Amino acid sequence: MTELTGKIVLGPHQYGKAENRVVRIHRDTPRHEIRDMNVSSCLRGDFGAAHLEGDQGTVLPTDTQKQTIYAYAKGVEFVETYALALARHFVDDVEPVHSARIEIEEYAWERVAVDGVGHDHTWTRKGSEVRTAAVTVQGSGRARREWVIGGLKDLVVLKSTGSEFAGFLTDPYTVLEPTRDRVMATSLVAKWRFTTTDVDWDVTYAGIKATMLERFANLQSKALQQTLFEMGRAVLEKYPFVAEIRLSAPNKHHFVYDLERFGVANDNEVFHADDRPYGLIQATVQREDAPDAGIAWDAYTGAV
Ligand SMILES: O=c1[nH]c(=O)c2[nH]c(=O)[nH]c2[nH]1
Repeated sequence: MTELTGKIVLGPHQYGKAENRVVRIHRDTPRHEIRDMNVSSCLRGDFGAAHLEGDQGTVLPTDTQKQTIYAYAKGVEFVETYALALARHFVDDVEPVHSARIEIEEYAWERVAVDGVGHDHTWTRKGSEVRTAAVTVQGSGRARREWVIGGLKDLVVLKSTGSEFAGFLTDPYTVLEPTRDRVMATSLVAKWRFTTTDVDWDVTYAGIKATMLERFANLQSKALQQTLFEMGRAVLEKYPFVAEIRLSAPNKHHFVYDLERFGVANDNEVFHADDRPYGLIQATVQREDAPDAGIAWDAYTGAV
């Protein structure tokens, strides 16, 4: 056995206040607007002494970060601009901070319809998906870098035909039968990296989501792998200011249930929806000339 005798040192570290539940109601007119968010702040910089010596001299308390998150909530318009404002504040105004990452999940609400009209100040939680934003700001002056990653998760989609899986590699353990017509379902996670901070955020979010859903629906899919690439490609084709998109999709298997045992025909009509195990397919679709991602993907909570 090799005995390691090298000096023990502090490796990468970061800290912040995770999962601040912030609800911002815009109530300047009788028709209110709501932004329901889960906000995490993460600071990176000169914090070694806190770990090595217990010296808090450079440590901005996570409680202060929480207070700042709420103080800045008055200015919320879009999650991306809120995250940019917070990250810029921590880097610009808090000396030991070299870079800051803000991660936000946003839960969508839909107006309650009363006599066919959306109510002014009552909503129900909408859909399953969560909008995500992750902003990283680093350095100052000419060395300043800013990255914005938009995204969504838990977008549950299913198509009842238009999906195949055949021609795959087989070995002595293969029992799966090829199919030209199956159910395809997933709970999509997508994250896209912007090349600019000058974006029409809400319109772009809705457009990217719609583009991915259109491809999922209309592509005659040979596999989830192909579907992911085609969804990503469609987004990059439509949005020249998106450098890359990362997609992760659990294959929510729907197995045709054997009804022959009961003398009942089953032509892709009755399925067993299996929740685990699931195939997990992941792909990045990127431009060859994409600008360097730097630390854009260095995550904090792992939720965004
Ligand atoms: O779209 C699919 N991709 C796979 O890699 C795979 N593997 C599997 O068993 N079923 C599927 N479906």
